[in-house]
Amino acid sequence: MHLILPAAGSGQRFGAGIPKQHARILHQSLLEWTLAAWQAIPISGHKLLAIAADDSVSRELAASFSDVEVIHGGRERADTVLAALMHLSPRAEPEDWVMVHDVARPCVENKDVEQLLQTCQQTQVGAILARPLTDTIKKIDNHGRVTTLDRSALWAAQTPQCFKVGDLISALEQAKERGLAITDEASAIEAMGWPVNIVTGSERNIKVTHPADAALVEYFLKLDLTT
Ligand SMILES: Nc1ccn([C@@H]2O[C@H](COP(=O)(O)OP(=O)(O)OP(=O)(O)O)[C@@H](O)[C@H]2O)c(=O)n1
Ligand SMILES: C[C@](O)(CO)[C@H](O)COP(=O)(O)O
Repeated sequence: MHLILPAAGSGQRFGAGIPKQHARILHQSLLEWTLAAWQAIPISGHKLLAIAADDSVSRELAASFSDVEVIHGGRERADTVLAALMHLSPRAEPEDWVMVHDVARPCVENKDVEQLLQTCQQTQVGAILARPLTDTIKKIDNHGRVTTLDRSALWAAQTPQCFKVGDLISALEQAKERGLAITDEASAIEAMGWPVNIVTGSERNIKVTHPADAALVEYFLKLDLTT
């Protein structure tokens, strides 16, 4: 199993004036937390960190993780993941599993990664971590009319997302050709008409998107340090 860590975003919604992967959480950056979390998770294949071309801070930081290969990401997240896959493919088999995990999710847990990989290997179908929605979900139509959706079938996608290298390359290339808006790997796979399995992820595996998320992540990470 290979690992791709996309870290080439600019963190517009976080709005700190610096790429959010450099945001400080307790004593280290968000990127350091996520790299450290994956040091504790066994990966049999290659580990790729995709950073922005001008991000010398991430490049220097990754140098202390000897098993992590640094490459350049793209404009959108999907471009970043495809660039990483292109870098990986000469050294991987199309049937190999690859996990893609947002650097913005530092609280990833080994037990969830194991469960995800096991599901993929047993079913030979790609899978993602996700959480069932807990709020009542409203939809606003073009006329401003509000209706309530049946949330029992709705899930919030997390990462890691795990697919076969060959399938993910084909799906992301097709999505690009068709101009589809792809915000996660599973949506590219779904657009091909291929199945995706869902494994329930931890409520701690949140993505740092807005400043309040960083406070919550800090709380979870502190809990881990004290237990
Ligand atoms: N061109 C991009 C865009 C995003 N990402 C990465 O994808 C993950 C999830 O994306 P998101 O939270 O949307 O990050 P940003 O794009 O940085 O945030 P924003 O959309 O608020 O600008 C992050 O680890 C981010 O660095 C990436 O590698 N390449
Ligand atoms: C991949 C992802 O983290 C799943 O929730 C997400 O899609 C990243 O992009 P977004 O723009 O924050 O939805």
